[in-house]
Amino acid sequence: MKKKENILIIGAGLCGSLLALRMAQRGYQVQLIEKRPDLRKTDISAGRSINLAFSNRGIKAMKLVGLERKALEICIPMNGRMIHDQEENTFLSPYSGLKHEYINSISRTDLNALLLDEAEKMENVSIQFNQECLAVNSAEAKATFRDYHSKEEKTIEADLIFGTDGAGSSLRKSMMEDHSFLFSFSQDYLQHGYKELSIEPSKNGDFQLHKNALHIWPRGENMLIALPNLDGSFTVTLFMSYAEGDYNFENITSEEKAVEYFNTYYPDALKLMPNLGKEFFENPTGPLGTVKCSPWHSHGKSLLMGDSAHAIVPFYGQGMNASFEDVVVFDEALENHTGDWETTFKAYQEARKKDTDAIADLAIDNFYEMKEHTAAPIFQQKRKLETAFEQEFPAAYASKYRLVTFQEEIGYAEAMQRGRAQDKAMLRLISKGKINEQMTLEEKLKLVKAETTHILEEINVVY
Ligand SMILES: Cc1cc2nc3c(=O)[nH]c(=O)nc-3n(C[C@H](O)[C@H](O)[C@H](O)COP(=O)(O)OP(=O)(O)OC[C@H]3O[C@@H](n4cnc5c(N)ncnc54)[C@H](O)[C@@H]3O)c2cc1C
Ligand SMILES: NC(=O)C1=CN([C@@H]2O[C@H](COP(=O)(O)OP(=O)(O)OC[C@H]3O[C@@H](n4cnc5c(N)ncnc54)[C@H](OP(=O)(O)O)[C@@H]3O)[C@@H](O)[C@H]2O)C=CC1
Ligand SMILES: Nc1ccccc1C(=O)C[C@H](N)C(=O)O
Repeated sequence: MKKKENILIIGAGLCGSLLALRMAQRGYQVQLIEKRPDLRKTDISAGRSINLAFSNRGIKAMKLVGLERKALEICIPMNGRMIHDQEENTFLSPYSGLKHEYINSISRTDLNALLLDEAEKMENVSIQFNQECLAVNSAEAKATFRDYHSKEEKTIEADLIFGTDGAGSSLRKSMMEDHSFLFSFSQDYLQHGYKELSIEPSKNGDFQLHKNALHIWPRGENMLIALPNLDGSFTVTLFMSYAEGDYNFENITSEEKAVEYFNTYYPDALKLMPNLGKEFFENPTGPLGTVKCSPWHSHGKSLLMGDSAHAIVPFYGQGMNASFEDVVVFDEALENHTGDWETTFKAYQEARKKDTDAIADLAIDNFYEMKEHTAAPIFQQKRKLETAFEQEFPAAYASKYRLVTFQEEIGYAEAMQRGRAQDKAMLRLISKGKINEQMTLEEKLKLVKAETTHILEEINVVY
C-alpha cells in the first residue's frame, strides 16, 4: 500500500488541532506547529474570546473524531437570550421552541486542550509550540518558522501544508504574494471593536445571573453580552464603536468615564462588576472583521481552513462551529480522494465556499438583530410566534436561528435564503396587521408559509 502523505498543519488553534486529530485518524503523518506556547501549560488568552457558543455543527465535528461526549461534559447549556432592558427588567427569549435545542457555553482553552490531548495520544502526530510561521512556499511545500525564544529560523518540508493559523494567516499572506495564480481577497472591518470583562461568582461561588442563558443588553448602537463559565463566573463582552456616539472606545479615557458609561446604559451589570474601571483599561480592545478569499488552495499542495480562509464577525456564535464544520466537509471530500490533491481541494472549496460566504453575511445580520432588534416590540412578537410554531409544528417550521444553529444537515447558504425570506414574510404580515389574535396558530402558519413561498418565488427559489 502507498505510504500516506506527510502533512504540515500551521496553527494549533481550534480548527488546526481538530484537523490534526482527524488526519491522524485517517493514517496521515501529521506535524502540527503553533506560534504560541502550549495553552495547557501557559495562560496567554489575551486577544481571544475566553468562552464560545458551541452548537450542532461544532458538535457534529467533535462526534466525527469521537469527542462529542467529552466536549459536552464541559458545556453549560444556554436555552435562550436573556434580554436586559435599560430599566433593569429581564425576559428570556428561547433559541428554539423545542427544549432539546439550545446552544452551549464552552471554554476555548478547555476545548482546545481536549483536542490537543487527543491528538498527542496518536503516534503519528507531533506537536511543536512557540514556532511562528513566517512564510510558505506552496509550490515546493515548504514553510519557514521562527522560534519565539531563540529567534532561530528553520524550514520544514512536507507533502501537503494546511493553514489553520487564524484571521491573520501566514499561509494566506504567502498565497497573496504568489503571483503565479490569481488570488482574490477582501477584508472588511466593522467600526465596532470588542473588549472582554468579567462578572465573578458570588462569595458562595454561585452564578450572579441566570446560569443557562446568553445575556444581552441591547442598546441600539452598542451592546453588552455575557456567557457563563463552569466556575460560576461570566465572561462579559462589550461591543462598542471605536469613534462614534457619545461614548466610544476612543473617548472613554478614564476609569470614572467607563463607570459612568456602564451606570448610564448597563446599571444592573455594573452592580456585579466592581472591577470594571480597572478591567476596562487592563484588557485589550479587539477588532472585528470579515475576511473572504479565493482560491483556498494553491499548487495542489496547500489549503486554508477555518478563520484563515473565512474569518467572520462573532455575532452568530458560529466562527468556530463553521471552522469545525470545515473539517467535516473536508473529510467527506477525502472519501472521493483518488490521489490527486488539486481535485480534492477544488471539490472541497466547491462544496464549502457558498456556505462560509453565507455565514459571514448572516453574522453581520445578527449584529443588528442583537444590538437593536431584540429590544423592538415587533421583533419580540415575531420571535414569540416563531417559537410557538416550532413548539406546535416542529417539522413544518424552523426559524432562521434554528436553521442556522440546530439544523446542521442544511448548509448555511440554504439556511440564509429560507431564513431571510421567512423573516421578511413574518415582519410584513405583522406590520400590515394580517396576523391577528382571532386566527388559530395553524392559520397563522399557513399565512406565513404562503408569504414566504411568494417571497422566494420573487427571487426564483423553489423548495
Ligand atoms: C470575540 C469573539 C467571540 C467569538 N465567539 C464565538 C462563539 O461564541 N462561537 C463560535 O463558534 N465562534 C466564535 N468566535 C470565532 C472563533 O473564535 C473562531 O472562528 C475560531 O477560533 C477559528 O478557529 P481557527 O482555528 O481557524 O483560528 P484560531 O482559533 O484563531 O487559531 C489559529 C491558531 O493559529 C496560531 N497562529 C497564528 N498565526 C500563526 C503563525 N504565523 N504560525 C503558527 N501559528 C500561528 C494562533 O496562535 C492560533 O493558535 C469568536 C471570535 C471572537 C473574536
Ligand atoms: N480580521 C480580524 O478580524 C482579525 C485579525 N487578527 C489578526 O491576526 C493576527 C494575530 O493576532 P493575535 O492572535 O491577537 O496576536 P498574537 O497571537 O500574535 O499575539 C498575542 C500576544 O501573545 C504573545 N505571544 C505570541 N506568541 C507567543 C509565544 N510563543 N510565547 C509568548 N508570548 C507569545 C504576543 O507577544 P509578542 O508581542 O511578543 O509577539 C502578544 O502579546 C494579527 O495580525 C491580527 O491583526 C486578529 C483578530 C481578528
Ligand atoms: N457567542 C457570541 C459572541 C459574540 C456575539 C454573539 C454571540 C452569540 O452566540 C449570539 C447568539 N448566537 C445569539 O444570537 O443570541
